[in-house]
Parts: sequence; C-alpha cells; structure tokens
Amino acid sequence: MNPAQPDVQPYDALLLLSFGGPEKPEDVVPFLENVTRGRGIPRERLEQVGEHYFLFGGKSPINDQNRALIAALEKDFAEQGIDLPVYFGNRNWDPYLADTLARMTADGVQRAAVFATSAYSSWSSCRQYRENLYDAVEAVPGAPRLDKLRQYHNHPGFVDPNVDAVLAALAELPDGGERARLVFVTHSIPTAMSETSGSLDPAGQPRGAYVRQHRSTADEIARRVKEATGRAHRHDLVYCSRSGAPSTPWLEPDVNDHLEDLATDGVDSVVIAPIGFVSDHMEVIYDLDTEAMETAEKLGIRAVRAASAGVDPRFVAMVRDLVLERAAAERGESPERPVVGSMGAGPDVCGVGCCPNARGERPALCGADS
Ligand SMILES: CC1=C(CCC(=O)O)c2cc3nc(cc4[nH]c(cc5[nH]c(cc1n2)c(C)c5CCC(=O)O)c(CCC(=O)O)c4C)C(CCC(=O)O)=C3C
Ligand SMILES: [Fe+2]
Repeated sequence: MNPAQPDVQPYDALLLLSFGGPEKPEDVVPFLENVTRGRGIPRERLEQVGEHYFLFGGKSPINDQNRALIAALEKDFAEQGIDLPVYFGNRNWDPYLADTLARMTADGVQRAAVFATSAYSSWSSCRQYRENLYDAVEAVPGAPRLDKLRQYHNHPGFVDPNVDAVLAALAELPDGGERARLVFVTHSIPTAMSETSGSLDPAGQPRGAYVRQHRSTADEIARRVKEATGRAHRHDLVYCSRSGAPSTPWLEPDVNDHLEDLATDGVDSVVIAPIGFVSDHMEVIYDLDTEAMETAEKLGIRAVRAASAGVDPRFVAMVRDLVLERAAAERGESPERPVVGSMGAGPDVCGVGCCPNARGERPALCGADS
C-alpha cells in the first residue's frame, strides 16, 4: 500500500443511510404510508404533512441533498487517494436500503462502513436505522457485513459548521445580532422515546441521551459564539415537527410556542439554529423557514435561520475521518476520537438495550446485543 494513502481496511465501501423523501406529487402519499406504517399517526396529521410536501411541488429536498453529499464525498475520497465506492440507501423511499444492499452484494462488497444522516441517539434517529439494516441484510443473501459509524453530534466536523452558521446568522440581523436570543431546534420525539434513548447507565437506568446530547451540542455552540463575539447570548433548546396522537406527550416547548414566550419577555431578535438536522430537510424548510418564520413575523420578532451542515467541507471531511477512525479501530489500533463539548465519544457498537423500541424488541445490527 502507498503510505500516503489513508488505510480504509477492512472496508471496501461506504453506505450512506438516510430517511428518504418523495420526488414528485404522486410519491407523497405512498411515502407517508411507508413512514407511518404501524406507527399510529392520526390521519389528520398525515394530511397536514402531505400539504407541506405539496407546497413544495410534492418533492422533498432530502434526496438531492444526500446525492450532493455523496458527490462531495466521492470528490474528497478521490483527492485523498481513498478508493472506496459510496452507496446510497434509504429507509422510506427509493433507493431503498434492501435494493442498494443487493447491488453492493452483486458488486462484490464484503464489508461496508455505514454513515447515517442523523447525528443523535434515540430509537427514531439511531436504533430504527439499525433495525432497517438488520431487515435488509436478512432480505439479501450474501449481504456484506455492515458497521454503523458512531454518533457525531459532538464531532468538531459537525459542530464547527454550526458555530459559523450561527455567527453568520447573527451578522445578518440589523444590529449584528447584539441582543439576539439563540434558539436551537431539533425534531420532537415522544417523551417516552427520549427518556429511554442511549444505553443503560451502570445502575441499569436509561440515560435520556437524546436531550443530553442536544444540550451538550447547543451549549458548546453558544460557548463558541461567545468566544467569537465577546457576547453571551442566552440560548434555549426547543422542538419542531411534533406528531403522534395529541394524548401522547412529546418533547416541548414547540418552537412556535417558544417564540410567543420570548415575545412576551420582550425579545425582538432571534437566530433559529436547526442543530437536530444535518441538511435542510422538509422540517427545516417548512416547519422552520415557513411556519416558525411566520410566527416570528406576526410577533414582531426579527428571525434569521442558521444554515445546516449540508455539504460544508468540514462535515464532508468528518465523514471521511469517521470511516478512517473506525477502520483503524477494527484493525485493533487505538485511533484518536475527536469530540467537543461536555460529552465523550459515543461507542462504535451501541450498548445492550440501547434506544429500545416502545412497541417491543426487534432485532437490530451494529449493537452489542446483535
Ligand atoms: C428524531 C427524528 C428525526 C431526525 C433523525 C433522522 O433524520 O432520522 C426525523 C427525521 C425525519 N423525519 C422525516 C419525515 C417524517 N417523519 C415523520 C414522523 C416521525 N418522525 C419522528 C422522529 C424523527 N424524524 C417520529 C418519532 C415520528 C412519528 C412516527 C414514528 O413514531 O416513527 C413523518 C410522518 C408524518 C408525521 O408524523 O409528521 C414524516 C413525513 C424526514 C424526511 C424529511 C424530508 O422529506 O425532507 C426526516 C429526515
Ligand atoms: Fe420524522
């Protein structure tokens, strides 16, 4: 091997694993059926969410964003002398994970690293993807071995672009954002799912990792913003895109309710930072850019939405670094594991009982219990 070439052994491919989204109006209803099968989402909520997609021509931005990330990764790998094909598979839409796995198998892939476009721990944002991997491997004879890369909410390659995005958003406010409140937003999930997210602690208690990880990332971004501006901005963690039955508690406050409270407290400018999302998904362009912006305008609050990581070169390099880190670990080496903020690096292999499914045990890959 050329010593200048980073060592990706034992991997011969990278799989980008994502949520999927509709590409055209006829896709919207079948896509929503895929997402919500067996999840007990009220019909009314589904019709509303369908309207969000129709407002944007029946097309989600997510697949194009993932294709752009893959193109950026292919370019980065080529520049770094890394010979690793990148595959794309989704949970809920074409290209479906099982089809991609069949293609990888036909191409002779033996062992692939898996990068999921979701940075935090919970059933919805981590274990459900691991269940999807299990199901796909079961469905494809001779499927490659798959290793899901660690959670990256506190990786500098994710946090740094978010810090710069908040600084850029502050600069867009008329007074340079001097008095602005920082509103960090993520996807709401049921409180029960939140409480059981992460591995069990030594006392056998669930760790509530979803909220703790978001707080750690939000606090770190706010700290870095203070370092850069010399100003301490108050900041909050709030939620968007609540679903489910009204009687089921989900994480609160909702971003719109929070803006109302801020207006009551006399806050007149905010930066909305979508730290729960790695690119401008439908939740960002509808729930934040459309709905929350309308709320802010109605309340007389000046609001600027900070950019998500998208294809920032540092985020692209993070994916490469995570592959190299994991490859080294699988070869028995002890790679550095860069993190920022108050939490350590997440495990390569999810712990026993990590992020359980409230509807009962389902087999999942990439865990100590797999
Ligand atoms: C934590 C989390 C993430 C972040 C982590 C990750 O990225 O995975 C995420 C991402 C996404 N969620 C998405 C879309 C939807 N999520 C839904 C429903 C739900 N999401 C949930 C949670 C999350 N979701 C939950 C607990 C439900 C209830 C149903 C259930 O218990 O499983 C529904 C059904 C309608 C509704 O109920 O709102 C839709 C259409 C899209 C695509 C966007 C696009 O098209 O750009 C993306 C990236
Ligand atoms: Fe969702």
